[in-house]
Amino acid sequence: MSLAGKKIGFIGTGKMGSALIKGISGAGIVPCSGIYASDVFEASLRELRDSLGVNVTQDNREVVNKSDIIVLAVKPQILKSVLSSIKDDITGDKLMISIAAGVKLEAIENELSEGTHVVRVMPNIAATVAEAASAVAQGKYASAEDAEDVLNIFRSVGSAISVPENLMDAVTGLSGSGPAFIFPVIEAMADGGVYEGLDRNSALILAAQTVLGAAKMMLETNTHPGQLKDMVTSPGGTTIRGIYELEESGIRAAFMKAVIASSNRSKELGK
Ligand SMILES: NC(=O)C1=CN([C@@H]2O[C@H](COP(=O)(O)OP(=O)(O)OC[C@H]3O[C@@H](n4cnc5c(N)ncnc54)[C@H](O)[C@@H]3O)[C@@H](O)[C@H]2O)C=CC1
Ligand SMILES: O=C(O)[C@@H]1CCC=N1
Repeated sequence: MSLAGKKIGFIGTGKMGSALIKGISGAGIVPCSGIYASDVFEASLRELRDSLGVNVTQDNREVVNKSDIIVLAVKPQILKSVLSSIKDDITGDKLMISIAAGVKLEAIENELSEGTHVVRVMPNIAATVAEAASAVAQGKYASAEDAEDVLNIFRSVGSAISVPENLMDAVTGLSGSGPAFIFPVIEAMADGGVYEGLDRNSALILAAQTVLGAAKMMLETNTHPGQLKDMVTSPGGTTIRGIYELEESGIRAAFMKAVIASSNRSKELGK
């Protein structure tokens, strides 16, 4: 694989940077000794160094200098200032990967020297457990090998597809933000179980495993979700009563509106 021997750096080790480092080191596509990470916040660096043995520093430029592939995992609002501070260290064929919501490839390329290889990715927090859903869009100077490397990195922590950049806001609203739409579903289903007498821990385990099982069935059987729903729904049975309540509460419109609102916020961040 073309990633062999390559060093991967992370600028920003907050929630997403740390999730990716944990996922990637767990997948073993690069050894922890080949992972470099920087942040202004020392505690997250210390945690990564002590738990995984990755190389850590508070100097972003050191990460750029030591790495072949650099993942930018800082907030969209500060990406520009971080880019201008590392610009001169991005030499040769170093590959920059941005996971910042909304920020366009062109905006990143314009901050860096002409010809810099940039790829934009929208992963999600489930990278921590190697179940992320990621989408990848290639910048104008990035090569086919770069795109392949990026897909391999993100496939090591879940599934990854290529999309044209104009669909990145849609991806951000759906799978980037999506885990946060599902956690309240799990919590609320467990609340229903608690209401009916289950203890909290059992209710949460049953709810989470139910979501996991439904998602796995969908992916592994490649069957339309409506058909899978019908398999659970006996005529005059228990499930259809629950479905009726969800439909009456407007569940479908609620989820569609959540994805659309998050996508719109991603578009705003890109302006
Ligand atoms: N949290 C999520 O589920 C997802 C986040 N993203 C994107 O990932 C990026 C990071 O988001 P989070 O991890 O959620 O945010 P976060 O706030 O948890 O992490 C950002 C990290 O950047 C560090 N930082 C701030 N200024 C810095 C600087 N000058 N140099 C180096 N590090 C600096 C902060 O100390 C913090 O640890 C954002 O651009 C976001 O849009 C993308 C997909 C999912
Ligand atoms: O909420 C956010 O802005 C980030 C981007 C996708 C998920 N979290």
